[in-house]
Amino acid sequence: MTFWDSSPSCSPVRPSDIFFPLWFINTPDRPKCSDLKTCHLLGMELSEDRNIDVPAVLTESCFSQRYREHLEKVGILDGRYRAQKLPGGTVALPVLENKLSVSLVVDLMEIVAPGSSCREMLIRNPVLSKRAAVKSPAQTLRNNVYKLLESHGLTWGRDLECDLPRSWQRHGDLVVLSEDCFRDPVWGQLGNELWVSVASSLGAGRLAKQGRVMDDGVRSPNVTLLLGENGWVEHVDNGIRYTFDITKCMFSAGNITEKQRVASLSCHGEVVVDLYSGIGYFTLPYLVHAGASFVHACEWNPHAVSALKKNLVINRVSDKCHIHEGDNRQLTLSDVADRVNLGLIPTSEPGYPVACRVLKKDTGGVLHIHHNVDCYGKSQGETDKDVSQTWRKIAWRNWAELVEKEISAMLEQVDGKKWQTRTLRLEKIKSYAPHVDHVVLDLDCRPLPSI
Ligand SMILES: C[S@@+](CC[C@H](N)C(=O)[O-])C[C@H]1O[C@@H](n2cnc3c(N)ncnc32)[C@H](O)[C@@H]1O
Repeated sequence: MTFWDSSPSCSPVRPSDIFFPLWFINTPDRPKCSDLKTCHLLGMELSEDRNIDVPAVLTESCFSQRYREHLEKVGILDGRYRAQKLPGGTVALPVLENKLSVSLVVDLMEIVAPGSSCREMLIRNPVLSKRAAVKSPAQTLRNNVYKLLESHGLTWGRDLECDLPRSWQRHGDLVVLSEDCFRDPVWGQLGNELWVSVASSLGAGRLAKQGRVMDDGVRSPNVTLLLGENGWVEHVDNGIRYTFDITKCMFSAGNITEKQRVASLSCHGEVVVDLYSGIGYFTLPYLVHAGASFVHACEWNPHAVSALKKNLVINRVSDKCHIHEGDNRQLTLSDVADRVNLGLIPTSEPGYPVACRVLKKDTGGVLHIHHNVDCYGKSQGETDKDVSQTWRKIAWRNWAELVEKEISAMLEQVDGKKWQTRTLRLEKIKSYAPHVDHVVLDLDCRPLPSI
């Protein structure tokens, strides 16, 4: 058995001699991405133009495939780097640091590939394997931003690392970055180049950044356009096209189950009043899928109104909808609706009087009331998790009972007759905070026959 060495004068060695000084090969064609120095901040690779050395085993090329398979099987082949062919018909296979042992080398030479020779060495600046060279968008973004920063003579640091975006939403070619990124004033020094680089790293043409949805009555999204001419985007959801300006109108992806439920209702021949229509999140499913014969859509945000108009046209239902632009509390309609949608959170309460007014006096109808229920409260010994199981449903129920009474009193006031209100369904849409649930109550409201 011999250990192989590239030097012709090298003499055979015994396994115990395996710890001879490591030698290096320097890879001449440095990879273009030059991001070989792994700097494990947030688990991603960082570009650095510094030399790195990776341990490897060297053997004759005719044995390299068997070596590779065995190293892979025992889990020490370093898949981040390519094997290196050396002049003289040898191949260096990169291995994970501190994993090579004498017994493994003996196995390689005696069992895996008898007759082979084996030597431990270091590869300087190895070439990334194809798999490792394929980067996630987050890694690409990080590397590109790092290079840009360097080209401006600015210094990379942990603060900037932590200020990179961790999440984003894609709306076609427009990417909206989360609120918690690019807050450091240093980024300002990169000007528009930063946004061009971020957009191209994420494969986007336009870029925007999320702020907090504002409690300004129109639920302004507070999205700022960073790159691009405008914020108009399009979504297709359950066969319905929604277009809107993301910087002017909110888009609530969390309501998707409720939109689907509305779409599955059978509303043939019904007139619906959507008191908080926005861009048509519920108005459109009522018309396109549920078969409503007409929808009165109320909306006071002019940007949402212009999006709603477009959405009615592109979904070919504009002849079945009238938009009441302005404050729905001033609505002059009455006695028209079989169904009223009250989709405002944290509460649709300001819409109760108008909802009672628009319900058909003779037959009544159904109200779909959205509300954020505060479920706080727990018994001794209960954990936060238990709260969801017990108190949540009690809190929803308590709220629904109050609404039943409130609405029946309002209906009586509007109509002068007695009404019966009954909960048909009470479901959670999503949680807003640990103790706050967005729920929808379907309330059946019927006038009682006068005695
Ligand atoms: C939360 S969005 C609802 C959109 C849709 N219903 C949903 O849940 O996705 C509420 C919409 O109601 C509108 N709005 C709020 N108060 C209003 C009022 N008094 N009159 C008319 N529109 C109102 C806002 O401009 C906003 O577009």
